[in-house]
Amino acid sequence: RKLPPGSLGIPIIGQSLDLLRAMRTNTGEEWLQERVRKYGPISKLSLFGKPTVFIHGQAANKLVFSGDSSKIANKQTASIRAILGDRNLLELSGQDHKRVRDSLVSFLRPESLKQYVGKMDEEVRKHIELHWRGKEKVAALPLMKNLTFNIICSLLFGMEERAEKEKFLQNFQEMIEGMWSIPIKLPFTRYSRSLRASSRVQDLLKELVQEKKVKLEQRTATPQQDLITCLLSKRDEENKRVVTDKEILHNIMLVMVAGHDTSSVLMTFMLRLLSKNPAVYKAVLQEQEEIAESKTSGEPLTWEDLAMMKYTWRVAMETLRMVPPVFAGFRVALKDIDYGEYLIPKGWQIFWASSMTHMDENIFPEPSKFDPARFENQTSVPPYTFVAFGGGPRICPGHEFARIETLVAIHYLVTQYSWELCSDDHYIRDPVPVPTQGLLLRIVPKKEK
Ligand code: HEM
Repeated sequence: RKLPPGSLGIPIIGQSLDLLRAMRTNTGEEWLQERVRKYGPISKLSLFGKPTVFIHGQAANKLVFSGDSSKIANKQTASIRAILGDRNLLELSGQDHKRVRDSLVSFLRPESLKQYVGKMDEEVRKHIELHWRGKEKVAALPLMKNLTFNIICSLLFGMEERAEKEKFLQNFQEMIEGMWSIPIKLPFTRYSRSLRASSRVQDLLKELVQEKKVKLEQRTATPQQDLITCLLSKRDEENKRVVTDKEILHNIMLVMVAGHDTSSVLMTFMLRLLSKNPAVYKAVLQEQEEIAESKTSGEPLTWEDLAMMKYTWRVAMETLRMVPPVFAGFRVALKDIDYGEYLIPKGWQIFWASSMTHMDENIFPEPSKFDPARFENQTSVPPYTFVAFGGGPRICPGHEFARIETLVAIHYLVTQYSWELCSDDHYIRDPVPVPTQGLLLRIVPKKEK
């Protein structure tokens, strides 16, 4: 059996800088397409310090997301592991993964989240009042990041005080900057700065977890109050804690990263795509105005209202298809894997990229056209081709949380404001998509009811 075609490049660096450069000029997709043209459906390269095999297409996605777990495991790059900690879900497999994931999902499943719609509603209104009211121009991305960060801090971490959240946000932003970086520990590398920020974030979170423990003991907090109290309260038949302190710490770090950088990008790009597609905007506005008209002034949205926002969610799915916040990800081969006529050697990274099926014209005809109708009939989308939330046993557990916060935010933004783009229309990937000037919008408030 032979190794896939392609070169591993120079040691440690490999093709990492080329890929990062392509992403920062928003040509990451073309860079990957070029590889496919040159080497075909499978090729080898070296990314972030490790030999890697790049595979793509529906069958490749199926292997990555639902392949035999004795052969393929989830393992992030060395930099992500060092920054988020080695007990976060992305690093766990088998029973350990199931145990921690089940505990997390017990809080994030729709039946539990239903009761938090009112709280999300309150956060979104507070945000608009503070950051949109009275403004003529706003930069959408930083604002949406601020909003999703605050939602996570309040709903998942039970943090109420603004000053406390600000302290987190600063350190946290610095921490995520080095997640896709080459793991070289020199004082001024992005990687080292991120590691230092990660240790400050961990110290702050340890304090928070400790406070929750005391409150649970004193019964001034309840197990279902937030994600942290929920994880601290999980017990097995022998009354032993199900999730360890270290696992709680590493997983709330993961939730912070996985939950805030992704949904904020979705909301921002929805605003961008709505302003460029007037017919879609009109249909979203109509759906949202009908819901707004059914409410008395100040009455919060409910779970039932969200169920009526079907068209708006299709727009969100189409946005995720065209601009997936998670560009790509990694797995590791635990054994030698035969892939067609080639070998994926044990220990090598496997690299997947969402655009490869999202922009495949055989799956999504006219892939560059923004067309929410593609998602009218979910069964017409072949399995493992729309992978914005991943797939299989590791499919994003925050999917429902993201749906609720996005729909609530879009509801208030379209019913209370109209907007037009006032920065150019470009964006880069870093590694999530970042529009020029954070997507500067000129906004006009609509008349209140
Ligand atoms: C639009 C928003 C979101 C997108 C596009 C998104 C995307 C993804 C993707 C693609 C994966 C799978 C990665 C892989 O298999 O390698 C994933 C996993 C994950 N996501 Fe999300 N996500 C979003 C929102 C959220 C939110 C709001 C949370 C938490 C509240 C969250 C928590 C997680 C966690 C914990 C995992 C790891 C699951 C596991 O390995 O079992 N995500 N997400």
